[in-house]
Amino acid sequence: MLTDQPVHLHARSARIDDPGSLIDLLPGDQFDTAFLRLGDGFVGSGRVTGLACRTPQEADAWWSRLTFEHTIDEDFDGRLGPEGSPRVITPPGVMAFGHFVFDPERSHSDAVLQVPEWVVGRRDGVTWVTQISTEPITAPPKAPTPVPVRRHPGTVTYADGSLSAIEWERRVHMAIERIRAGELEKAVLAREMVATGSEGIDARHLAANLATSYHRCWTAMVDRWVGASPEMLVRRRDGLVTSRVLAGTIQRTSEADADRALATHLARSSKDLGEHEYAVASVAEALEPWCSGMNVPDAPYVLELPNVFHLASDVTGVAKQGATSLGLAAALHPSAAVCGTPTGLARDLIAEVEGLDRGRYAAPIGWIDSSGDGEWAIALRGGRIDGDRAHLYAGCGIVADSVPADELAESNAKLIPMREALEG
Ligand SMILES: C=C(O[C@@H]1C=C(C(=O)O)C=C[C@H]1O)C(=O)O
Repeated sequence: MLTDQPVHLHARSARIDDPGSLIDLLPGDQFDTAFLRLGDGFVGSGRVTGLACRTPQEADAWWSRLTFEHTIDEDFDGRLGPEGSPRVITPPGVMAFGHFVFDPERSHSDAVLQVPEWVVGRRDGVTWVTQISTEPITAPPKAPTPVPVRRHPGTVTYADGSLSAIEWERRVHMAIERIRAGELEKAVLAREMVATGSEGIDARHLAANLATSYHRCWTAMVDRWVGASPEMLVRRRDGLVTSRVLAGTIQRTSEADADRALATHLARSSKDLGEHEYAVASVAEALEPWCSGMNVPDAPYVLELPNVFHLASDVTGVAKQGATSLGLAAALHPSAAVCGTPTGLARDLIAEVEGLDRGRYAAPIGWIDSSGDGEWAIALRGGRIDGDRAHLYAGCGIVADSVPADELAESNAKLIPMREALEG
């Protein structure tokens, strides 16, 4: 574990004019961070301090020490309410952005939690900049200057990642047999595809396209990962905990009538409803010790995305004392939506059969503030940018009556957002 020395953090925020695209404020280096949905959210840049670690538990302990044992001087320059509105918006002040690892015991990847030098945030029509520093901040911060130079990747070509499509189907078949033999109930198997851009790959180009086309998803960028996740592992805001659970998927067509029929089919499919139930139960069980007054919906709704329909359930509860958003993410990861049921057996089967080091794919990605509030999405529908390459990932929940060819088609549908973002 590589830990920066403990520091005293100062944060100061000021309201700024809306700069339009928040992504255009990012300079285009490895510390670019973003977490955006429906035009609101944050972008951040630079690194004041940080932690290279393995697990969200370690990161939560480090963040709690940093924010509770060391005094934090958060001067918000007043509360930033919208013009003429009684509503009040208080910027989070000191924040960290992080991205973890799917299977820290087996992966070669590290997790990261880092505090940026500045954050620009937007919520409900109010935009602000927060400067974060180890030194006292004597003047109100100014808006960063936009850098609207997003490079297009040029011609994009694709190649199989760790396994060919045919070999992956064979692995799915192996998983189905193990499930049918009664070893476990569900396992999520993922595959990798490698995209190469003739002109290199600029994560800002991808993030800007994803934030536009998949605006109902959480466009997240941390330490060269970028994606548009439809799944919120956990959000804690003012003590309220929310988790959006997805499992059960059907690819959309370009035809409204056919789509309506597919949505109805999905909502009644016993295979998908069964798969969904496992995922909701795993989230409800993991949240239980940390929450009071939990609400677990009886039946899912159909979430419409441009490429697929998902069965979705929003589980809510009230956080117990001391349950930070990162602590909750640690308790919830890996959920059955990205791992399987039972968790331990599914994780072992994935390691044995999938033929892939998932790294940070399918792990929590998001942010936390000094109060412990934050949002941790699951890093799906995204990829790791490495020079002129992007390693893209997509996975599917496998149950006893899954069909390998259908799962391959589903994984291709889940790769569409990144392929369109690269090519667009
Ligand atoms: C694993 C992925 O997606 C997950 C699996 C789903 C499914 O199997 O139906 C649906 C949403 C996600 O929970 C992915 O997109 O890579």
